[in-house]
Amino acid sequence: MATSTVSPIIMRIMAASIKTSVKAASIIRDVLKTGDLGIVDKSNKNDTQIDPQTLADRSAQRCIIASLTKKFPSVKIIGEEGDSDLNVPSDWLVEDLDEAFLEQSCPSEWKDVKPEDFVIWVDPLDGTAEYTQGFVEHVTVLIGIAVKDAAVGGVIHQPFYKHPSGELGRTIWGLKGLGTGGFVPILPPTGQFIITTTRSHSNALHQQALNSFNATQTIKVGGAGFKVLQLLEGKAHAYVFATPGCKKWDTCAPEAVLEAQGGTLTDIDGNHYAYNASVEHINRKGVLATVGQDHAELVSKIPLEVRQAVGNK
Ligand SMILES: Nc1ncnc2c1ncn2[C@@H]1O[C@H](COP(=O)(O)O)[C@@H](OP(=O)(O)O)[C@H]1O
Ligand SMILES: [Mg+2]
Ligand SMILES: [Mg+2]
Ligand SMILES: [Mg+2]
Repeated sequence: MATSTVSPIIMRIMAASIKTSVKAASIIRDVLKTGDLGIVDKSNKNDTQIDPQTLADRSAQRCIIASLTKKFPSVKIIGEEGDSDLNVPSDWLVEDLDEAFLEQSCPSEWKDVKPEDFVIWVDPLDGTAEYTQGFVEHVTVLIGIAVKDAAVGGVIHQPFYKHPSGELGRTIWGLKGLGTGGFVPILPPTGQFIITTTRSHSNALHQQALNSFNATQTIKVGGAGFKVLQLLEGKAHAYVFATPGCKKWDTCAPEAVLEAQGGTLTDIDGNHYAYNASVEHINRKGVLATVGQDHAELVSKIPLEVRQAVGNK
């Protein structure tokens, strides 16, 4: 179709990411079906918990990076699982662009972005611990698009989301200046304050930060993508993660989608992370994400000594 060749590159990267996330999700489901997850522990000696990587993480990353590299050879792509073998089976190479996405007009601020100003942050499988433990609904595929320092676009795909028809998989996208798609946004209920947070990476300092909010309910789920979806669908008011550990590929797509929908995702001091290619991968000062709230007021609820201690070990 003519639109594919004339659309600005950011629209084509989004349209390719939407299609590629669907293929990555089918690879993730197929690996689970075999029952042989091929788990490797990526943790360092000083880590207190294992940091699992499975065949599904590795294969989904190969599919995503091989497909996007072929289409956008001069765009920098950084994936959680490091250097990948891009010599992939031909059916893992996704050539299609999402034509429905391309029919929308590109926000003027992104029309002339040069290929070298993009970084694509890929988390091929967010919520790996939950994937290995059978909490598969927490799993997402995250493809985040940064322009210079800012997270501006993203795709969050849920491989195990079950439609009423029984079909599996749902793709949610967001682009700042354009909006979001693939889900129905709902604001969280008034008169309550519900926090969504980690179920596998807590510690004493993080717990102290959680306590400072006096939440009416705290939901513990896996993955940065799934927690942000809970904000977008009105199930929580804030995502609190007051510890280092999650990385730029965890937050780039969720931040872009959430902010395209009017929410905010920052570190626990209220500062946005930078997503250019030279930044350190770790989000040292944790994550605070909110929707429909006074974000700065929520930052100020976390005691200063807790905020100063996070990431300063
Ligand atoms: N201490 C830590 N060490 C390694 N990864 C961490 C971590 N804390 C958080 N993460 C990563 O951040 C993401 C969200 O974590 P959580 O579910 O605990 O909120 C997960 O991404 P992956 O599953 O893609 O590795 C998880 O591995
Ligand atoms: Mg991981
Ligand atoms: Mg992740
Ligand atoms: Mg991951």
